[in-house]
Parts: sequence; C-alpha cells; structure tokens
Amino acid sequence: MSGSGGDAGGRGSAGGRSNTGKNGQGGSGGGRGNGGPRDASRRNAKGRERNRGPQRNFTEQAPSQRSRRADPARLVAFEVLRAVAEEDAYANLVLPARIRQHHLDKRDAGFATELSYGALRSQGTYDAILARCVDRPLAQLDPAVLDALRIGAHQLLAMRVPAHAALDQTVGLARAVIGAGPSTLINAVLRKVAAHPLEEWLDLLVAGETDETKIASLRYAHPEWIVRAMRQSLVAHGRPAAEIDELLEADNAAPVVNLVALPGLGSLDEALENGAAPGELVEGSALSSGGDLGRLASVRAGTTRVQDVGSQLVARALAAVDLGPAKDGDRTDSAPHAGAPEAWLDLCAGPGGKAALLGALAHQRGATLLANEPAPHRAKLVSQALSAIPHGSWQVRTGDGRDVGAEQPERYNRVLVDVPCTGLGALRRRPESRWRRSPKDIADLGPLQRDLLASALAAVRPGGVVAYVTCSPHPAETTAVVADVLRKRTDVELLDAGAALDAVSLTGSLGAGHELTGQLWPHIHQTDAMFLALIKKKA
Ligand SMILES: C[S@@+](CC[C@H](N)C(=O)[O-])C[C@H]1O[C@@H](n2cnc3c(N)ncnc32)[C@H](O)[C@@H]1O
Repeated sequence: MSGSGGDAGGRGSAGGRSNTGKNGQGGSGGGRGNGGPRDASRRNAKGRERNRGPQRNFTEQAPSQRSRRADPARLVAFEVLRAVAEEDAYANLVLPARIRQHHLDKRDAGFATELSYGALRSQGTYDAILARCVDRPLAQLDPAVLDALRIGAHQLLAMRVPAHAALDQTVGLARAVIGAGPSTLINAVLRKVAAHPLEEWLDLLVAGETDETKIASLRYAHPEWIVRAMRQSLVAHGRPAAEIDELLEADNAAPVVNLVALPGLGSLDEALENGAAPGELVEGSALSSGGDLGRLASVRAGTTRVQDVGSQLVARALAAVDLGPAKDGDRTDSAPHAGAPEAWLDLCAGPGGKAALLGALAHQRGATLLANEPAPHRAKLVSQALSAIPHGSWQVRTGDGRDVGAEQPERYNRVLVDVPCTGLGALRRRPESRWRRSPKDIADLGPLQRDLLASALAAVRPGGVVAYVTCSPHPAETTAVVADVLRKRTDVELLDAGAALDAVSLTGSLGAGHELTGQLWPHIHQTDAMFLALIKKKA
C-alpha cells in the first residue's frame, strides 16, 4: 500500500480531495524527498511527490530528534489555518499574502494552496477521524495543535505525499512553531491517522449509521445543515434530491478559472495562445490554463477579467432581455424621455465583476451604468473594475441600495440586484465558509434581500426589467424572496429566466429553468450555483 495518499491527489468521494492539477495551481506534492525541505527529486511534473515504496516507512527517530525546521510551504498552510481560526480571515485573501511573504516558488505555492484549502474544506471529516485518534475531546486541544493535526491528516489522507514525509514534516513544523511537547502528541496521533486510507476511514466513520444526511456530511465534508439545505435547494429548483452527492462532491473540487473578454474592449486571443480553452457555455469566455494571469496584457489592462461563467450568464441574460421599443407612455417625471439611451443600474455592485461586464455591454449600446455599493473599500474595487470602460458611460455611487428606489424612482431600464447572500452556491471558492456559516445567516439576510429587491423594483421604469440574483440556491434566499415581494404587487411579472439564460448560452439548452426562474449548478454547469429571476415592470 502506498500510503493513504497513494492515489488521493485527485478524486475520491470524501470531502477535500485535492484537485491540484485541475485549476492549474499545480500542487507540489510537497513531500520533500525523504522529508528534507529542499529535496524536490521525487516531485512529478505537477510538483506532486510520488509515494515510492509499498511500505509506510516512518522514521524511528523520536520527534525530539527530528527536524526543527518548518518547511515553508507547510508553514504557509499552517499560518493560513491559524489566521482563519483566530482572525476570521478568508483563506483566499490571506494565502497569497503569506505565499509572497515566505517567497514560495510556484511549486511550493501550489502545495501550500492544496494543503491549506484541502485541510480547511475537509475540516469536519478530518476532525471526526482525529476524534478517534485522540484520547480527549478535540475541543480540549490547543487550537494550534488541532490545526497542525488537520494539516497532517490532509497530507496523509488526500495528497500524494509519502506518509513518512507527511509525518516528519508536520512534526517538524509543530516543533518549530508550537513546541517540542505537542510534537510528541502530533506524532502519535498522525501515526494512528496513517493506519487507514481515507476510504477506509470513511467506512469506519459511517459504519452502522443510517441517517443519509450524517453519512453525506462525513463523506463530503459539509455540515449537516448544509447537506439538508442543498438537498432542499435541488428539489425547490426541480432537480432530483438524488443529485446531492454529485453536488456536494462538486463543492470539493477546485473551481476552474474562467475568463471573460469585456465585449467591445477585451480579447481572448492572448489567453488562447497561452493555452486557455474557449468557453463552451457563453461567448467571450475562456477556461484559463492557470499560471500567472498577470502575464496577459489584456488582464493587466482590465479588459479581460476572471469571472465565473454563471456570473457571465446572468449578467448577459439581463442585458439581452428584449424590452421592445421605448414608448412615450413609459415616461415618468424622473425617467429619461422616450428614445433616450437606456439607463442601467447595478444596485449591489461590489467588488464589480458583473458591473464590469454590464458596463461594457452598456457602453457598446450607448447606455449608461450606475454601480452602487455601500462599502467604501468595495466601491473603490468597483471603480477599478470599471476603469477599463470609457469614462462617461458609468458612475459609482457609494450608498445603501435600499435608498435608491425612493431617490430615483422609475429611472432605470435594467436593474441588477445581486443581493448579499450566504454564498452557499459558491462553497468551492471559499474553503472555510461552509464551517463558518449557520442557518441563522439565511434568516438574518432575508429582510435585506427583500428590501433591496423592493428598491430595485421601485427604481426600474415601466417596461423595464430587474434581475434578482444570488450565489445561493437556497429557496429562502431565492424563490421565497421573489414570491414574497411579488405577492404584494400587481404591476410586475416574472419573465422566463431559464429561457433567457438559454438565449445567451452557446449550447442553447442549459436546462436551468424551473417555474420561470433559473438556477445554475456546479455539478451540472460547472458554474457557481447562481440563481436568476427576471422581473418586468408592466408598461
Ligand atoms: C453578492 S455581492 C455582489 C457581487 C457583485 N455583483 C459582483 O458581481 O462582483 C453583494 C454586495 O452587496 C453589498 N451590499 C450589502 N448591503 C448592501 C445594501 N444595503 N445596499 C447595496 N448593496 C449592499 C455588499 O457589500 C456586496 O458587495
């Protein structure tokens, strides 16, 4: 047996399998030869370290006799886990900073990414395994020790790191940054973890369990309430509950990096010449080949941007709605006169991904875009995102979107309201978020989501359209919000959002529609689980 990580570099059924190669971030297999920090001799082309021997040859040295040096890539992963736990940091923000700070090369950066993301994503499953290997409740462990154990567990169970290297290096890391005492415990516990490969551990954990939610929670490393929420979401949007395993598994895969060329401004040529593949779902998109995107001139210029295809589809669907010819009867006191260029509004714009695409589309059509965002630092990001689009066709407003409807009634032809949500549809991107969120977040966000949609409906002119968007498929954030707000009004109607998504897709049949709303899925469309409702205000 080649160690539990023998083939685990990639797939498997349990949460947190590493998918290093998939997004091109490569993962150095990290294991450094026989554990020496700079021995890359065993790494393959993707930087993974092969687990050569059939045996798990652990060193017989006592932890106290081993290296006190922390391998920089493992140190970065450890620091990321610590920052997430202690400072409520976001891994995707803190990781690049630590990689720079420790001057990691590309392979080590890939390894640190795989290790930190994997250990965070699969935390629930690893904790269940560790609980069987520690003689006290995990809550009684020093949190730093627990994070070191999670890092060790991920190397042993889900990466192509030889068991002896995973063990020696994790113990060395613990000695260097926590102390000699805990390293003995870490050594003993990780030896127990290494006794079974991941699949065997999962079988042990679920043995005798009949509750499907608990089983899926352990197998796919999601909190039980999210398993239930996602199953409920599938059914609410007309998909079989049986897809839950595929959906949860998709959450554990590293998301592909998609590019968008801003219409009329950007080009994908350079990206395609550098190995990117043309996007298959929506025009003007490409699948990045990974690596440093900053080397592409159009990315540096901001005319080609990283953006999930789901986001591209919903923005394009809003822009493509046929509003028919403007009529004089559409006019209100505050509305632009008939025949005037269209006015578009992005009510919740930060950090500006969809605003950039909408801004470019608006510019192409001679329309203008107002991008609103209340958080000043995020409003700045919106301005940066829009800066590649000729000035004069867009503006940024820093303020509460709930006020816009009253301040600027019936002014806009097209309004995007991409509301703050739980992000349950984008768990792939935020490895720690599934463990941070709680059902209370859904309840807490509900009033704001309804108020923002009401403000958007007040701001749209008769004959205009509002796109209500979330990156969560949860019915409490999607269909229930739309139903509640629409129930009170007779002046609006739902357009067929599934058909609108099809109309802007290259395939023409995404299968995302259900009862006039649209829902994209990671396991079906390889996008974030974006929800779209298109609401037209009657003329
Ligand atoms: C889901 S994000 C929008 C993502 C954005 N559309 C994009 O594609 O980059 C929601 C945004 O709503 C903002 N927000 C929060 N409260 C708001 C409010 N009261 N009015 C308007 N926007 C708000 C958040 O700061 C956040 O930037």
